[in-house]
Amino acid sequence: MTDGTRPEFVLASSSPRRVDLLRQIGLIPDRIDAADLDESPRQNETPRLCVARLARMKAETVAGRCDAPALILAADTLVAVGRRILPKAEDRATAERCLRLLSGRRHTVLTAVCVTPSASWIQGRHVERLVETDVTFSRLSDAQITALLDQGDWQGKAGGYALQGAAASVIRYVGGSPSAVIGLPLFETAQMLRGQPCRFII
Ligand SMILES: Cc1cn([C@H]2C[C@H](O)[C@@H](COP(=O)(O)OP(=O)(O)OP(=O)(O)O)O2)c(=O)[nH]c1=O
Repeated sequence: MTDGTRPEFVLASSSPRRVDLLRQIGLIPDRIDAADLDESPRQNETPRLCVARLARMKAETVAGRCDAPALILAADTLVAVGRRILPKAEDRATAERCLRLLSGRRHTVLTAVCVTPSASWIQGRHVERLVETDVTFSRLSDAQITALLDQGDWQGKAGGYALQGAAASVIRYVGGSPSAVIGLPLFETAQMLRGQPCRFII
């Protein structure tokens, strides 16, 4: 326990956005331990099943290596057009393919959150939530696509864009949770933490 009463709060993520988002609601993890898994979708896996599985696997992987009483928080964000899951853009060509597909279209951003206790904190509750947000891009010209790619903030982002970055100038509509698009739905995450038997958040 960190202060004699509360278990450690561990963020199972390598994403600096998730740290910033938690800080926004006054939560600073006691420890960060990224799960670092293969995040490829399974054959015929739907976006909902995939994103929920990945968030759960990240949380459970980190919980499995926690000896102390702890609560582990993990999330996964996917961009989907219908049943098609777009990749996380690690190179410019992938980001460009994503942007051409998203141009002028509505798509869904799915973020799954999983909170799970370590084995030595038996009172803790395992909770999962899935948050879906609709996002619509305006129709992108070749020059706009080049400008977005030159900006570089697509790197490591699901679907090859960052709502919190350059893409904000071409996103006409966000229906749902903007924080979920950036990696962690803050309202739902706070609710999940309030449901624990000890206080992590007001
Ligand atoms: C669509 C979109 C995604 N993203 C980010 C959120 C996630 O960090 C990332 C999707 O990849 P994730 O696999 O969800 O997260 P990650 O690899 O960054 O970190 P970890 O798995 O260690 O927790 O895309 C944005 O920051 N802005 C956006 O507009």
